[in-house]
Amino acid sequence: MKTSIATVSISGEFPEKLAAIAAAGFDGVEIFENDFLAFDGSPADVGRMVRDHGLEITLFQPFRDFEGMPEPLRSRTFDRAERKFDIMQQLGTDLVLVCSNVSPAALGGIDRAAADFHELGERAAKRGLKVGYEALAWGRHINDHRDAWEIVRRADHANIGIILDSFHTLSRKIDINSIRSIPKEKIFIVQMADAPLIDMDLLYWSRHFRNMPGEGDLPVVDFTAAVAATGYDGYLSLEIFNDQFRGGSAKAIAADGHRSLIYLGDQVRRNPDASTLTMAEMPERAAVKGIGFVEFSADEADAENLEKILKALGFRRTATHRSKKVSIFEQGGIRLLINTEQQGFANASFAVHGTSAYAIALMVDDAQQAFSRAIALGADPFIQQVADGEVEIPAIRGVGGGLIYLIDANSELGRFAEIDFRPATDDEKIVPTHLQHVDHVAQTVAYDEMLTWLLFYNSIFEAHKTPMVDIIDPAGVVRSQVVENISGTLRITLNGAENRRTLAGHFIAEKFGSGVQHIAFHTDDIFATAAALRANGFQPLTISPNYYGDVEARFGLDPDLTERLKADNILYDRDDHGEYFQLYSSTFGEGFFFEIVQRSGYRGYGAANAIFRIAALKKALRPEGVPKL
Ligand SMILES: O=C(O)c1ccc(O)c(O)c1
Ligand SMILES: [Mg+2]
Repeated sequence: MKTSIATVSISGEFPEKLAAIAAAGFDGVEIFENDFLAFDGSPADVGRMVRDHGLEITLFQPFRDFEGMPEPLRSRTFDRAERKFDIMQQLGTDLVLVCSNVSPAALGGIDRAAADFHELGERAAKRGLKVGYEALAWGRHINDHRDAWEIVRRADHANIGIILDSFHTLSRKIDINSIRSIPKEKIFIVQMADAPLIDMDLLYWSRHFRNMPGEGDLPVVDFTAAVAATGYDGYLSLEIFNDQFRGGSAKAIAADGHRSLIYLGDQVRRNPDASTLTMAEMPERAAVKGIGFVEFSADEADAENLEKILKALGFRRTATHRSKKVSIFEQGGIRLLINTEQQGFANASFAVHGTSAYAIALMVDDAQQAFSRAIALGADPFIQQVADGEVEIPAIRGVGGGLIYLIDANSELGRFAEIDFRPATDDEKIVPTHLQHVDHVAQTVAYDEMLTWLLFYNSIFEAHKTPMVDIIDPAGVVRSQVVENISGTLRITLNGAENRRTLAGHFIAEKFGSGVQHIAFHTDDIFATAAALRANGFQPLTISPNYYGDVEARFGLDPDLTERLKADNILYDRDDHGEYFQLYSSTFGEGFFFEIVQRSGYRGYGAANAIFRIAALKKALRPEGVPKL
């Protein structure tokens, strides 16, 4: 398998696109005619630029409205084809993509189209070129790859083949098993695109909403497995028309694209039915067993405030680092670290983002394997000097440039706290609050980064994404999507902010980028937790009293329960699987907060309550950034 991407898929001027495509690690590039026309270099210049980047031109496209034309249009299309052939020879590519005719002038008929292709094949052969035919989902007569294949078969010419495009096949729900019987040498190239399921006109959907394989909802793995079952082992070439990508960062979109293909190939490679795909092996997606720790970077003053909040939340200092200014706070199975080092990455992160949860550690079965998978998928490794005898924890860069540490129980990584730290205790009365584990970590990102991070997590870790939900903030909409595993030991909520007046938008604007905005802890008894919090002097976020009348009516709650919820500022939700109770802290700094949940079978994240707690959090957000305790 080799990787390619069409220039139309990413933003920028032609040279910028090429540089990003090459940097992301692609083997080839499809030259989209408009990108070439808008560029002022000659075709030979373009070919040279591509090859100077170490790339191959996989094809030139599209050539439109060719087959089935009546005279005199027919002669004109052949003349047009000869002109394209001239350009291809100067570019240095031997394949052109002909997409099915959409012209009202086109005549139908499989044999007529086959005859046209036979003649085009003769002309292409004279120049050593090849022609691939692709069925557009909205083609006038041909809109199904099975019909395109029948035309190619009847054209019966070595220089004429079919081009498959996952979007056109999957958007029309065409049986993908029909691909398996196509001889592999007649598949000239395979274009890949995914898309979110949206009920809309096919052409509009295709031209504006395609996304990278794995970012959408189409069965692209099954499609690719059917292709691989033919023995095809050539290029998988991304062709992504997406409004957001056109305006995004060329470098980031190209990197996502490359990751998506490697992830796709790896999934297909593991399918015994499709074992022909050759690519580098990598470990399987890592199963996450839980959140090992969350680490904050802070300066001394903020650290003092944060420690007060943690203690009010029932956490105790249990250890301090042997060589660094780092403390561990613990409760139940939860570990929180506060790092006030004046040098190193934590300090650099503090300098940019202020006090923040800049690192999370994920517990996996084998940290080195998870790390090597992440690297194979293009993640950036993070390496920091450690003192002699201290544990070097493998890490990669995550959201907002923060860190994801990988730890396991089978190596010394699982004992980093005993090896690198000394036991410590504070002489204070702290009432335990029954918090047991991290339920979820919420990361706020710019809306146009959502797909990047969904793909990042899902490709490296054993996880799936939930459908996107809209969170209504008084100042706008925030889109929320969750990366989680089946057992619930990995739950990361990604909130995409579009404007800076929302709580999420304010957070990333003021923190200079994406990051962890809240951490939710789980308790088995929210009322016992609320009572213990009260004893510790913790002040929960005050929820509007109007909320409680509504929630009582909506769920038919016992008025006694409603009273208890109200007294403790607890929010309530329920789904078919169980109940959910939520209690919030006030905000810290530019909108960071803690959440406490009791999840009894419930599978969601309290989206229906978000509007109420966001309103309350915004009220509590104080400009001077002093925590309210
Ligand atoms: O939207 C289009 O016109 C178009 C053109 C060429 C393709 O390969 C394709 O999949 C779509
Ligand atoms: Mg296509």
